[in-house]
Amino acid sequence: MSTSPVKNFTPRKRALQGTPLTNRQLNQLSTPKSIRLVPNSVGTPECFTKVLLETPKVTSKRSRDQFDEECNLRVAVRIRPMNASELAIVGCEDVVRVKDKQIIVCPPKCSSQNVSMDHTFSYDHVFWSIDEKNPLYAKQEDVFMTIGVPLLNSAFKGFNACLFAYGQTGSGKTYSMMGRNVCSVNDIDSEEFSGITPRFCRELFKRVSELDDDCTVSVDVSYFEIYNEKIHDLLANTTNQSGTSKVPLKVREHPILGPYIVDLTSHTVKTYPELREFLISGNRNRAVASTAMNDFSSRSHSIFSIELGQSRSLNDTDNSRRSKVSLVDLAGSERLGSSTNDERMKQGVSINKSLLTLGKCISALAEKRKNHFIPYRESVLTWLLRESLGGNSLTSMLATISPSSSHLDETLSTLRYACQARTIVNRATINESPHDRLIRELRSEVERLRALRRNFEQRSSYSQSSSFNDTNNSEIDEIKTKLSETEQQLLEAQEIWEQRFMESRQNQIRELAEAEKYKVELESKVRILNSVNDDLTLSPYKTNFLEELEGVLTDSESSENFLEQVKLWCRENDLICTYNSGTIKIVNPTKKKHSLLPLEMLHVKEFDNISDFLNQLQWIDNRCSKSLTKAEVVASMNQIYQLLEGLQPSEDSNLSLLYAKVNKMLQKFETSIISTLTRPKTVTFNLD
Ligand SMILES: Nc1ncnc2c1ncn2[C@@H]1O[C@H](COP(=O)(O)OP(=O)(O)OP(=O)(O)O)[C@@H](O)[C@H]1O
Repeated sequence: MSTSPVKNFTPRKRALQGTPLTNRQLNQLSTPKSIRLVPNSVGTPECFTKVLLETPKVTSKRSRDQFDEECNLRVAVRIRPMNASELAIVGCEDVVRVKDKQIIVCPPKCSSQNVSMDHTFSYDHVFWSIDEKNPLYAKQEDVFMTIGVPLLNSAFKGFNACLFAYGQTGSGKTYSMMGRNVCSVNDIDSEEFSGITPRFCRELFKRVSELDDDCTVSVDVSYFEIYNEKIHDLLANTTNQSGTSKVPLKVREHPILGPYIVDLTSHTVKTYPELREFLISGNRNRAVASTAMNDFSSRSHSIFSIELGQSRSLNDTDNSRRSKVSLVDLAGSERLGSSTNDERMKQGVSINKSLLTLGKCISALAEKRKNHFIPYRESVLTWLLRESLGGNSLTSMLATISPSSSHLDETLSTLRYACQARTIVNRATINESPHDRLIRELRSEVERLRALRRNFEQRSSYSQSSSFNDTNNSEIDEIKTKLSETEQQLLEAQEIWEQRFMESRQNQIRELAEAEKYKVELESKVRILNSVNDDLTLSPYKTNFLEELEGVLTDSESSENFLEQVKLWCRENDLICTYNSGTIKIVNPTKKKHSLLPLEMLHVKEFDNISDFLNQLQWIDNRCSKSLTKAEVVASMNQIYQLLEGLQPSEDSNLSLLYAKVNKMLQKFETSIISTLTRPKTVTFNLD
């Protein structure tokens, strides 16, 4: 927003004797040094006591080299329109003024507060979104262009980036980050309502489509929430009874990569519509409970992460980059006093705990004392946001406020928080492989030495022998030697790089061939499975689920006769019989027992008939058993198959990573087939 909407505000009568604010007055009012209390005041509310923190000094951005940036957290504030319930409060008024990048909070006319001073705060950007008919109104698009696009630019350069929305409950965080009605495809893509996150993702894919053909890009997304200090994967396919994924995940610390969430699903997406599906399904899963101020309040902190990988062809090592973008919608702060039940009270405490720790971290970072302890680990939120706060990330904060006098305390507290955050300095580094960096550095050293040599040679040709003495000659010799050494190092580094590139290419080709084989195998197995009518029994302890499945499906011909008799006997006795790898297994589901019969050890003739023989069987207790229908197995297998379907051979240089992920997903999928089935039907997994 280039100009200020200040002229549209109601003039303040009490503080300025009925005259509208002029520029001079506004300037004079900024950063007050003292607070004038109304006589006979009974204590000053906390939110008014630390106004001196307003507009702290911000160090300017420094670039140590082209690949390293030191910069402050960029902070923007957005003011939403008054809502119906605020307008319905008698005496409620708009107390927020905007002047360029400044926000002035004025005490209300009929104030019960004990302060009569304006409070001025400066930020990197201020978005005035109170009256959409006013030309100065900041639209969703304006907010995205101002704070979303720079983060996208950083991500494409290879920097980690983070944007988090902070503010009182109902102040417009979700509206700004995701948009209105976050579960509707129409709204999420609408020009008017779409928030920063969907716009960011649309623009990301637009830019990807405009990249050169030799640039390979990968986009992986994950989405999780922190609810009552527990992490839930919003995109996991494991569901509880209410249909939402509620399995809490753990955070671990990687020695190099820092904190990470164990088993958080990550999804590779190739198009925006694919990504949008994940976004919407994650939004649906987000815990929502209404607060006193907001009927659709998000009670959790949500973090949507995008990992962008870019790499180019063989000879271009300067452009292999990986960046992580975190778009964070924090839960709103809610005063505990207004909570109406225990569960909500508990939520409030843990939300406030995370926000409190976030505040502590911001304060500690703002102090910038060397070796000063930053309590990142006191909450899950700050632990996970560690890199975004004072670490390797270009970070922005969007503070959202209500203009209403009824939320004056919360608004001042948010603004103060945001001001403090502005002083945090992050040091962001382009994420590239050490080898890429070495080659880049050697190249620039070679360039430098060549320029130096050229310079010397030019000087020597002008000045001839008289002034260009022996010292100069020895200097140029030294440069030449250094140059040839560096050129040699560069050559070697490039050779190693090329060799690795070829190796990884070959690995990819091999993996592709394996994936193809796997795909064909799966195809045939699904076909077999579809044509088999018998019951199946599988052991979850077998490492290769598919091999075992095949074993079960292809009963040995030689033992057919005997096997048929056993099966018949089992059917008559309500037992389940399966044959696998030379062993017949008979399960008694009612008594939860089973018996194993190695085929080669059978001496049926010693008994009069097979029933006598079978009645002598040793029965062992099943520790536990879970079953599923054949249809369920087929559906599951089809899902695995579909996963692999997307893996057609391509020139994608990130393919090995992709395969690793798909394999992991397959393993998890196999495990989940075994562990999450509850309805006992015809296929039994015996957990003995
Ligand atoms: N800039 C805006 N313009 C129009 N309406 C807005 C704006 N910001 C917020 N709103 C409306 O205000 C209400 C509350 O907004 P939102 O849900 O985004 O708040 P929140 O800060 O995310 O709350 P919580 O922390 O409780 O989840 C919604 O009905 C939303 O549509």
